Amino acid sequence: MNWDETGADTGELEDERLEDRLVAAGADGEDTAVEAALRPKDLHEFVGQEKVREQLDLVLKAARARGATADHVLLSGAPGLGKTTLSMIIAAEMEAPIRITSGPAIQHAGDLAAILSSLQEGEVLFLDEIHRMSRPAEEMLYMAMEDFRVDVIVGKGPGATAIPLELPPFTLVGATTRAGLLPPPLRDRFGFTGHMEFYAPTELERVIHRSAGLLDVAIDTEGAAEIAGRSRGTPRIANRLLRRVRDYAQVKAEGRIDRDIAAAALRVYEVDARGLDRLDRAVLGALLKLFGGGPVGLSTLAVAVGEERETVEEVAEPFLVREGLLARTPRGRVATPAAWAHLGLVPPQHGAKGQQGLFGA
Ligand SMILES: Nc1ncnc2c1ncn2[C@@H]1O[C@H](COP(=O)(O)OP(=O)(O)OP(=O)(O)O)[C@@H](O)[C@H]1O
Repeated sequence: MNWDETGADTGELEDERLEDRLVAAGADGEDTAVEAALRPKDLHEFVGQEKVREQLDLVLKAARARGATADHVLLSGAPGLGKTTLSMIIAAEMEAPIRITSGPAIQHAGDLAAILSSLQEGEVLFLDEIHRMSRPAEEMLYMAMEDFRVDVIVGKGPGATAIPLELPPFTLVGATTRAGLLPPPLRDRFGFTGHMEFYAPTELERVIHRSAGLLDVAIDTEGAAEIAGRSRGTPRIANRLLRRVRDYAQVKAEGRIDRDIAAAALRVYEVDARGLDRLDRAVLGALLKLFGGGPVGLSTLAVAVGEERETVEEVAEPFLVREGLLARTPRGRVATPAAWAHLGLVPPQHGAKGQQGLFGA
């Protein structure tokens, strides 16, 4: 993680490492443009996340019935699962305008005061990556959320004065990939917290069919299933893979996507049947072929694949762990039986276990 002088996590390193990966869950430039067109516009169009959808529907309907501004909403979950989309839906359902900003963009309390003081009554303020806001801004937000008021500090040192500023009622929608990193006083000020889960393959198939319709791409059920299975439970990745498969289909198959075309296209882009890409497979391959499945230290594994330690730890490993292919143990990284099966390799016999512990951290 990268920290700047204000103590806020800039995330630059992570973004840099992720940007050229087709299976990265973060948005890239191309996504930003296309995503706007593919975003569901209301709760009915929003696929999956049944619990969050049902609960949020109640929160919004009740607020509308009371003629009140909706309670503050916290959405937590991995990148690309639909937090921004849901915040826009909240604004649309409340027939309110939306302002979008992010934690890293708010480095000074003054930045936040400027945004808050220009909100209209009932407006939705979407604050992405809320866990990356600076501490002074965070403290200002406590009062704004609770009392719709902020104290703007004018001057410095003993002569500094706090000027109270009344705010119109607004709805804060905070998004975070790590709800656990939020200080409890901030977490407690949200009236509703929704945790977004990874999507089931059948849900991603629905996302793909919907997007294919909007992009005017012909795709059959099996083609959609093939892409869904490689999308790592994430709609953003599903939409991105669909676009790459569409390119392939246009060049090779008159634009029609079926299972064979989807599989062939994703072979070209090196995304395998389980959604692993070149980096994931290099890490797993080294762990199995060079170190007999481990345990092996992270640094040794990183050198073996020619990557930075952080790249292996933060970019490749989370998905491998989630898929049950790799385990992080106190003695080092260990491959699971599923990893051997996935790469079509046979685990060494028991005798080879004498190697364990040979490989340093
Ligand atoms: N439930 C869903 N149904 C249909 N499409 C979805 C759904 N969730 C997300 N998408 C699509 O996935 C893409 C990414 O969604 P979104 O930008 O809302 O994710 P996010 O969680 O805010 O990601 P980040 O945290 O990286 O900003 C968008 O194109 C959106 O249309």
